Amino acid sequence: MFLQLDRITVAYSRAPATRPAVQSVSFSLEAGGIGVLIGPSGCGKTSLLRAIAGLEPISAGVLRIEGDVLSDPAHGVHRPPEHRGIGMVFQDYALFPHLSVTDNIAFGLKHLPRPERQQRVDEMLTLVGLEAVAQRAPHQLSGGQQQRVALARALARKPRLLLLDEPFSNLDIDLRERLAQDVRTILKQIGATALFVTHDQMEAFALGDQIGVMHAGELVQWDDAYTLYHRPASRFVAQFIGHGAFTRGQWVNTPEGTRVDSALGLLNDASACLLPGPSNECDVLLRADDVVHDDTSPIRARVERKAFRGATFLYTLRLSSGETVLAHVPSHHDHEIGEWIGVRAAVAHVVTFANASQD
Ligand SMILES: Nc1ncnc2c1ncn2[C@@H]1O[C@H](COP(=O)(O)OP(=O)(O)OP(=O)(O)O)[C@@H](O)[C@H]1O
Repeated sequence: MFLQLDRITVAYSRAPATRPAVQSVSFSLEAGGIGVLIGPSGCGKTSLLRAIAGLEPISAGVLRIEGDVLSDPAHGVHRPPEHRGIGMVFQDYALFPHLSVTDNIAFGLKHLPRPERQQRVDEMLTLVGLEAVAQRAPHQLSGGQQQRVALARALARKPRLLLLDEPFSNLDIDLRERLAQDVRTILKQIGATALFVTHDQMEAFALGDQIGVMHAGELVQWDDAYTLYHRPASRFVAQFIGHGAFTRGQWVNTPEGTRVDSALGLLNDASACLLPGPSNECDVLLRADDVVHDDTSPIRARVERKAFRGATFLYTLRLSSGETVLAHVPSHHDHEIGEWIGVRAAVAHVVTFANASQD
């Protein structure tokens, strides 16, 4: 593996009562891979990124790039940031305001002979599509263009690894997802290995080959987007990724195999689920796309709330069991609040957790 974190801990305070900002985090990223760390505010994402860059010391664990040990406090190893071959892009772009786009990109290339420097800058301008604004100053650019300059400046030095801390958070929400996809294309084009920090799920899905969910300093799951969404490792991940609702369920054995009985009927394809605890009780994750409006269904639900989302409404529905689920319904099905409508489950992968009362 190209980047390897082995039980990395970052502790700002030596006081034993204080929880470390990052606790024993391990994951790896292959060369050319794009990783994304996501999690709620204060979960330790930035601390971990800064520790990889060498800007924060680690208190335990080993950090390697291409087998090269960069941090290993047990053996007194802490390579300074400037000798790690790591580039960083920050949320505020940190461009030099008095320098043109070209000179910003060329800034870290002073060691190169002039023709080579110019060639590298031209390559970077083409890569990020900014040839037309090469002579402008940063304040004459849009936020998205400024972020591309910051990316070009970091990539111009050909870092072994690129770290990006919330690089799109100053941009409009519409622009963010598009720029995230563009940046992914650029990084893939040159085979760069990169690790992003974000708190935006759509951005993480648009960017990452691998996504790590952090919670209270720990990495609770490191997987591709599909697995995170469909096979969340914990209740926390299930709620953080995709806003799931839970309903009570019960494992039952039927002649066709194991099923989960829920307020929406018997759910199939439970084979890959976590095994139930001592009782057969469980909580079933139901996402808005797992619940389908169907007038012919005998299962009824009352419309509690609805939010217009363009092509669909997001309905909040109360089942006769009293439980609440969400459903995306095509927006031509415009039902009134309080109306009872037919629903059925269309769950591709059943996900269950131990019953909340057993936790
Ligand atoms: N320099 C510091 N000194 C002491 N404590 C710090 C320092 N930087 C961060 N912390 C603490 O470490 C914990 C993790 O912070 P960190 O900034 O890494 O989280 P984050 O997930 O990046 O949050 P956000 O999304 O809000 O930026 C928090 O409890 C924070 O208060």
